Amino acid sequence: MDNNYNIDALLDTLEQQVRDWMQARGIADPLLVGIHTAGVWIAEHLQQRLQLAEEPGSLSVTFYRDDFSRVGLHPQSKPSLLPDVNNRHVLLIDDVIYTGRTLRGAMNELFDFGRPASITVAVLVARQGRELPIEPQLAALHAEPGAQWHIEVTGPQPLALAVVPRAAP
Ligand SMILES: O=P(O)(O)OC[C@H]1O[C@H](OP(=O)(O)OP(=O)(O)O)[C@H](O)[C@@H]1O
Ligand SMILES: O=c1cc[nH]c(=O)[nH]1
Repeated sequence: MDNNYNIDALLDTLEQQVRDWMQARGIADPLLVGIHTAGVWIAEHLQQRLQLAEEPGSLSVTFYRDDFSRVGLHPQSKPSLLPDVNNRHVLLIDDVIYTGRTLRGAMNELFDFGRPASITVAVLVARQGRELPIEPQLAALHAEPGAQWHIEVTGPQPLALAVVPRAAP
């Protein structure tokens, strides 16, 4: 991958995938839900591009992280903010999927708020390296830069994506 990926092109692709998904599924009013932090920025971009009136919800996975007992509470963790999710078709949005553990936590958190009609996962970049049986239905890009690299989305203005050396554990 390039070190500065064209995030606008990725957003264009994801927007089109969401439009196709809405049409194929007959869903006119999906509930967009972004995962803190970068997933929320991407959800906001998609809401504007799709001209959806409803603000996206946001999910914090802090309490469902499976390394919570090891890393503890992040000082900047924010609460989840969601409307009524019951019977809604939820589009769960994140920047990157790698192991799948964040999305597992996000789905746990989401079900604390109610019972959606369906959940569809959309990401900008799907890496390889899944440790759980969770796959995005929509992904603008499938790419694996290698274990020593981290795909980092920064924002919210400007939104940018870069491939940077992975920090030492
Ligand atoms: O599939 P996974 O292995 O769980 O990795 C994907 C997650 O990693 C990053 O989040 P991170 O926890 O780094 O927090 P951030 O969103 O605040 O950067 C990214 O934003 C995804 O949410
Ligand atoms: O490359 C990666 C892997 C996990 N999470 C990220 O944000 N980037």
